[in-house]
Amino acid sequence: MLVRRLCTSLAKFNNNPFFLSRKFINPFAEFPSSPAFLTSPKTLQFTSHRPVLPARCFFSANSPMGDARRPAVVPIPCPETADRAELYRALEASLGSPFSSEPLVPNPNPLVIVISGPSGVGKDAVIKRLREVRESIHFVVTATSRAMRPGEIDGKDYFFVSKEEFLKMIAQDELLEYALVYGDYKGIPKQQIREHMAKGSDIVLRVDIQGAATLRNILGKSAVFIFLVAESEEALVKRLIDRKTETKETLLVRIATAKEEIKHLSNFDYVVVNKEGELDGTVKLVESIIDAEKAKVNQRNIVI
Ligand SMILES: Nc1ncnc2c1ncn2[C@@H]1O[C@H](COP(=O)(O)OP(=O)(O)OP(=O)(O)O)[C@@H](O)[C@H]1O
Repeated sequence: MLVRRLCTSLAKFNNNPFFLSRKFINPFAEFPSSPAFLTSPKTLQFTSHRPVLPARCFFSANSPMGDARRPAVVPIPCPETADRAELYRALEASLGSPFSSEPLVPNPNPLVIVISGPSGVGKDAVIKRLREVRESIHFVVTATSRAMRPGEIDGKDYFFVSKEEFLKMIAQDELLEYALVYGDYKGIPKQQIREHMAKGSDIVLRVDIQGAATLRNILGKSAVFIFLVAESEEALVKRLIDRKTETKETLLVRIATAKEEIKHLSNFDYVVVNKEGELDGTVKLVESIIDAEKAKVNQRNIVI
């Protein structure tokens, strides 16, 4: 009686399309459906009406290919007990082609990241730290006609050039963008960007708000625009005072300008608050933005 019920049960199982996956030959086909086999307590256990067989090798015989290219039937060892390399090879053989080690998606495009914000907000400080923690970034050294501040290094902080030299660069179309800021010229050399993008580096540009607006017109959505702000006007003014680089006149101009600049926020993709004493947190947030941009399905594509 028990044997008859089991035979019926197995017969149903064999014919049930739900169990006959396209991928595998029914493993039960390997077992003789003789009463001796079915009644052997070592080979068969019961779980309600579904027989559970001891772990066995499955045989894969299907392939999405036509019959002519169909791979031979390959035994696939049980994943729980199999040697990893053996299982890997069996899966490869059963699917008929080696698994590729090529990346599944192409490398992300190099980014151009424009960092801007009011004077004294911390653009230089953020970029300096960012360069320390992220190797794949090239900070474009801006050319400027302003005088060098104490501690600044030519070619590292800026390319310090005379007004005449700067005007020559403009005439030769060597600058992506330039502006006259507080009486001094500042501009971005194109060649530097091209060279480092060709090496796969991300490019960071540091510009004032006016420069960011110009760059948005030139680059559109192909670059990432980040607006850096202080947590308050008060914090910004204190930062500028503490920097001790400004005269009374330039302090007044910079602070008055900063009040207006916040109105340009909508021109940017991201806003990052650079809170007093939290430079590292600011840099982490900028890094997160870069990482998120790198993970975008539709990458920004820039041509300089
Ligand atoms: N999170 C912060 N907390 C405290 N001080 C900061 C922070 N970020 C920057 N600073 C300091 O504030 C001052 C202004 O920063 P920084 O020179 O980087 O500003 P900036 O935006 O580059 O200014 P500018 O456009 O005038 O060159 C510097 O002395 C800098 O060390």
